[in-house]
Amino acid sequence: MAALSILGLLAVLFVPLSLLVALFFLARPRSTKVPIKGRHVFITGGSSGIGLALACRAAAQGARVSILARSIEKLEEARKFIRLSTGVDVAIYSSDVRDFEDVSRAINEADPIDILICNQGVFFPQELDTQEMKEVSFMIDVNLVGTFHLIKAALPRMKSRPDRRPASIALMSSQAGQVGIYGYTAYSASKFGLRGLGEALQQEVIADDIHVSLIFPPDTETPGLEEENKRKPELTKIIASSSAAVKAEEVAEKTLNGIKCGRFIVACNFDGIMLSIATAGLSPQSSFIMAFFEVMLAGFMRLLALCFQWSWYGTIEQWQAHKHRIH
Ligand SMILES: NC(=O)C1=CN([C@@H]2O[C@H](COP(=O)(O)OP(=O)(O)OC[C@H]3O[C@@H](n4cnc5c(N)ncnc54)[C@H](OP(=O)(O)O)[C@@H]3O)[C@@H](O)[C@H]2O)C=CC1
Ligand SMILES: CCCCCCCCCCCCCCCC(=O)[C@@H](N)CO
Repeated sequence: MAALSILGLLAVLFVPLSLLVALFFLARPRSTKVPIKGRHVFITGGSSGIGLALACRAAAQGARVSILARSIEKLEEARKFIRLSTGVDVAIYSSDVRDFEDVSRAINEADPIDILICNQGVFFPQELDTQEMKEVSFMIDVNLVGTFHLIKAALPRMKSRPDRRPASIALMSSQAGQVGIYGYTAYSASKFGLRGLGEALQQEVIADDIHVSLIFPPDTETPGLEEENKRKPELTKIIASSSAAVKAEEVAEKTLNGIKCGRFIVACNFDGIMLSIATAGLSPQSSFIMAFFEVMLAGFMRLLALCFQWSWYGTIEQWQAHKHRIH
């Protein structure tokens, strides 16, 4: 009897266990460790919010840190803040990521980069129908084209870095870069763009032992979010609140941990993990455990995703009906 039930248990476990073993050999790129201590971490948008939290955390973990942003005043304030909270001095570079020459000058002035974190970003939520093209282009230029400029400027010296240990390029996307959200047409497009860039780039730089990470935070408490909330359409607020807001320090922690494990997709809260499984698509996956969950939960996550869309479309319908009534 006991032997039979053990046999039954083995039969039930056979499929998941053999899947785990298969994924252990299948998962690519191979899992790796990207050390931070003593290495040069270059963070754009490092003078505020998530970038500033990242700079503090990397400095506290013994990295050599540089931060880049436009405003020299904000950069100097950030440098003081980081010195006070960690005792570490960071290098600051004032430049605009939209200007390739300007960014190249800053990056070539700095030491060779081991870990490049493209975190700069701007966000102006509004319905496309009424949004000026000027704002649309601004978001695409800073968030997407700016990231191309950074990578183009940094890559040659990253590839020939004297430090032959694994290196990293991390791109700060957003959950709005995994699913399109009302009010975020331009912003979502810029953040989805980073994913295409990242997936293709990872194949190109794997031979140089450079590991790409895409970070997908939900709403995060930062000066940027505070400004954004002043003009956010009500529907954007409601739909975005489907994922719980987090603090900049939590995003910084998840980001650095993700980079250190060479993880391609980095989620920042529980909803984020679900969203990442639901949108895994053809992205690379170095963790066979995560690959296992992606395979096992794919169907269920699609169902859950459809439930979310059902609820969002319900909210939009109600909102429009309400608007018609008061007009
Ligand atoms: N806060 C949130 O809710 C979420 C944010 N994100 C993403 O995280 C990243 C950081 O956001 P957050 O910390 O909130 O933003 P903040 O507005 O607080 O900080 C933005 C940083 O980017 C810099 N920056 C902006 N434009 C440029 C530019 N053209 N060239 C160089 N630097 C620039 C800013 O400095 P300066 O103005 O001086 O140039 C500042 O240091 C962004 O990419 C954002 O899209 C993702 C999900 C949620
Ligand atoms: C199948 C499982 C689904 C799980 C839940 C999905 C929830 C999606 C919510 C998306 C929120 C987007 C926030 C964007 C924040 C941002 O980038 C702006 N604040 C600008 O900075």
